[in-house]
Amino acid sequence: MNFDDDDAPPDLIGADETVEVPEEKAKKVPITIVTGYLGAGKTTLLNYILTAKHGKKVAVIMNGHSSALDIEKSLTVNKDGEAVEEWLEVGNGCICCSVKDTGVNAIESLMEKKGKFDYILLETTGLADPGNLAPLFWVDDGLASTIYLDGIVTLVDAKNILRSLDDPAGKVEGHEDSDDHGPVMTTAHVQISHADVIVINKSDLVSGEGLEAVRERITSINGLAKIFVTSQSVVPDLEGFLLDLHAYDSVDELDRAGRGHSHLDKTISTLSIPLEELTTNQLTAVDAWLRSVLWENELPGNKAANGPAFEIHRVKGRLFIEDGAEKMVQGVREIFDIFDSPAPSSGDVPRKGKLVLIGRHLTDLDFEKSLLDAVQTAA
Ligand SMILES: Nc1nc2c(ncn2[C@@H]2O[C@H](COP(=O)(O)OP(=O)(O)OP(=O)(O)O)[C@@H](O)[C@H]2O)c(=O)[nH]1
Repeated sequence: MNFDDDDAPPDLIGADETVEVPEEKAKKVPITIVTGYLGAGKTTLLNYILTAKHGKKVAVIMNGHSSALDIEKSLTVNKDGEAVEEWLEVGNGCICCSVKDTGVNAIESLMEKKGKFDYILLETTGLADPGNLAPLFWVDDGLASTIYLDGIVTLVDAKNILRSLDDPAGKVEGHEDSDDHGPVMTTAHVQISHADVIVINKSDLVSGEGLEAVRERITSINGLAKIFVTSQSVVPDLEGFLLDLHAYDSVDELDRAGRGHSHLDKTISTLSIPLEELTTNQLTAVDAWLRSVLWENELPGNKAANGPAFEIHRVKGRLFIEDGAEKMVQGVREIFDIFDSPAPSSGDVPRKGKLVLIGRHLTDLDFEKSLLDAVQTAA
């Protein structure tokens, strides 16, 4: 193709040229998804963030999943400790559903008008499954051009959470394949299993013992999440607790998950598999194993026909490679990525890797043997 000088598109550059991206534009805005059952304290938490004097410009999108007739979403920006309400126009009224086409654009155009936000918090309704929403913000580079998923924060009500986890009426829709075997999976389960931070709120309404039982059950479901116990949703600090989580580009919390898994919750558990240093062939084998498990829903080497259909909600890992590289594994539902660790461990740390899975029916099948066999075969 030939272009006359005058016709050449202005953005065409030669291979040896570079384009300076203005820093302001290059900096992406983190988005945190806030979930939790009805009445757990989400609004209390968001109001606390909006009115706290933390010097950050935070935009809060309330109730991202409400009536389809509602074509504007309430968006509130904090300004010098005061909450100022704006309206966010999205195409079909539900930011969770329209995020692919208009949701992100709506946020971006508002930022153009109002100046860039430091953080965006997206509140889902009590019944939302955050696993459906997270991949939209995390993976697609086109979508995530100015926004990136910082993490998922789930609020639970200390007094009612155990009842919610055991209540068949709370069964979450859309997981029929795994429903035939074992206890039901409730919305409370999926909100906990996908969380990077769990705030156990309303601690004033339970005894110390009751609180411990809640903490144990939650940790057995999700052994990776940071847990905070609060009253009136007041967390000790915002950064690192609710904002600036970097849940999808760091794996520091891996050390929290001990080996194996707990049986305390019969529906969902966290499984931690240790891995020795890998050859590059073995790294390819881990990648192939994850593709099989996450994309095909097949556990390599598992001969059991008609066994329970497992579900993986979250994957995280740190892999040490013999050539000196250190890789990070991040996944949510069927989407995963293995990439160079942005902050490799220091030389004194033993090069022991780990893969952690959070999901359903993990205790019914031998995931550890399956993975270690795949790695062994590739040695
Ligand atoms: N006792 C007690 N009450 C609380 C606490 N936190 C919030 N509440 C109260 O619980 C009720 C529900 O809190 P919200 O913040 O509206 O809960 P939510 O999760 O936004 O609920 P929905 O908007 O219905 O989804 C309100 O009346 C709050 O004042 C707490 O730590 N202890």
